[in-house]
Amino acid sequence: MTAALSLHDATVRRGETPVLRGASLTVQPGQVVGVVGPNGAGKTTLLRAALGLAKLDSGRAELGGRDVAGLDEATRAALAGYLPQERRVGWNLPAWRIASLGAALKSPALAQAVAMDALGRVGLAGLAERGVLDLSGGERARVLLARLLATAAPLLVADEPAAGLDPDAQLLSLELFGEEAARGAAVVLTLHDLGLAARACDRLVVVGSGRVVSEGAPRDALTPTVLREVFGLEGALEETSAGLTLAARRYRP
Ligand SMILES: Nc1ncnc2c1ncn2[C@@H]1O[C@H](COP(=O)(O)OP(=O)(O)OP(=O)(O)O)[C@@H](O)[C@H]1O
Repeated sequence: MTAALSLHDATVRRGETPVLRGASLTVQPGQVVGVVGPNGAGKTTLLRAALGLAKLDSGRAELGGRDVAGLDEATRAALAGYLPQERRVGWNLPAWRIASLGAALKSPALAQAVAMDALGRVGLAGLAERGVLDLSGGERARVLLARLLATAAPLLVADEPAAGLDPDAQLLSLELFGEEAARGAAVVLTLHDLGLAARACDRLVVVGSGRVVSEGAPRDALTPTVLREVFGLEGALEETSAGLTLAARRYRP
């Protein structure tokens, strides 16, 4: 099977400083992969490198088996939907219009129908006509999530999709990514809630100081040692009636 995303031994520098150091990541269709790590670890840089949005100093990035360096923007957009970390929207357009931008290559009528469906999935059908700048922060985040869903791209990449969402909406958003994976999409998410990440992702990739330091099924990737050494936490993932949950406190040697 051709990987939806693959990054091979990628290094990215900011000035002289490498902020991504020899990172590799492969994501297959149907998988939900969580990228986790402390602030400044390099998660966003890794996603942007994989999408061809951050220049590689060395290594290679492929989308759908094709080197991103040789792809134009329209082809990259067809291969991957991207929800950036910044929830910036310039114009106070109705929510449905912003969501329909995800389906901009479709006819206007179809794009509107796709947008309305996506807004319904994120629980915002009732606010479809409201200007996005007149929504709460969490509501606006849902609109942008709807825009991502509207792409129906073979790869969905979301940088902190749960940020600013209430607990129910956080769980809903992860359920929706599960549905997207079930239709065959490859999904890559960054998440700071490690319990949520462990519950919602098939695989976790732990990034620390620009390197992939561990990778695998949630319990294999987030061991007590990784929690301590990468996140400065003392504790473990524990199985509960709600699924895996993080029981941890700050580590003080
Ligand atoms: N434009 C920039 N110029 C210089 N350094 C940058 C720039 N953008 C990011 N960095 C640095 O690159 C490193 C990785 O940043 P990145 O945004 O990838 O981290 P992250 O893991 O996504 O963090 P967070 O969880 O805080 O969003 C950080 O040390 C950051 O300060």
